Amino acid sequence: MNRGLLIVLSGPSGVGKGTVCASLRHRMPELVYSVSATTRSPRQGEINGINYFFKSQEQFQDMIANDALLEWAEYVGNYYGTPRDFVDRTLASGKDIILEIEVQGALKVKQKFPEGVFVFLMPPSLDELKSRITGRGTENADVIDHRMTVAVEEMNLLQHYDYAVVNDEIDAACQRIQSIITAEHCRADRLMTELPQMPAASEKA
Ligand SMILES: Nc1ncnc2c1ncn2[C@@H]1O[C@H](COP(=O)(O)OP(=O)(O)OP(=O)(O)O)[C@@H](O)[C@H]1O
Ligand SMILES: Nc1nc2c(ncn2[C@@H]2O[C@H](COP(=O)(O)O)[C@@H](O)[C@H]2O)c(=O)[nH]1
Repeated sequence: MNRGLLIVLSGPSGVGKGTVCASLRHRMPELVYSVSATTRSPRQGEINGINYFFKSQEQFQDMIANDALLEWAEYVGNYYGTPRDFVDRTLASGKDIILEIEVQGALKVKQKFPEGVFVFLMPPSLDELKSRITGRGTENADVIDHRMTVAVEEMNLLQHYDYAVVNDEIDAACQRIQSIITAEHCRADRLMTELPQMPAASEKA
């Protein structure tokens, strides 16, 4: 059985990763979502185990010490990390998994899974980004300013990604990411069928 694809969706806070990911999962119900661990407090309506695994500082440090995280990062005063086992088991079962994570973490995943598909979601403009994160109404002004500063630094790391997708319209952005996933599957399938037909080194001469 082929392993599943590991898809990493990154981009600045407020660009719409969560919104696009939710819509993508409706379109592609077979796509598995990696629920992250975080020390951030839950926002109104967020459910433990669905949106995040909400952890104390001590619990999070234990996860790090036990090597239970594929990657982790400190982001604007809180810790975030991807539980390793779930990703490994999902990929081994042949299913695709999507990680919705910030840039430092994405680059760590890339070191471990260079064959992953790395997608950077871009805002149409910085003004629009600020208006989205402000309009969401979940962060205070100081945190928004901090996230905007980090956003500019994150966008400078775009060159490490395989694809950049502008989130102008939710449906259009989803369609682009779906096309990327389909194309990556075709590429992986082609590699699998071509590899056994390659002559062994001893047969070449
Ligand atoms: N294409 C879009 N056009 C207009 N508004 C959008 C679009 N995509 C998302 N939004 C809105 O922008 C806000 C931020 O979206 P969302 O929470 O999905 O961002 P995020 O990248 O997941 O943020 P964070 O990284 O902070 O979790 C939400 O209010 C959402 O409804
Ligand atoms: N490196 C990781 N980043 C993660 C993970 N889960 C979420 N995130 C990113 O953190 C910021 C802030 O999220 P918020 O929910 O507080 O707005 C955002 O960019 C998320 O994508 C993770 O496991 N690792």
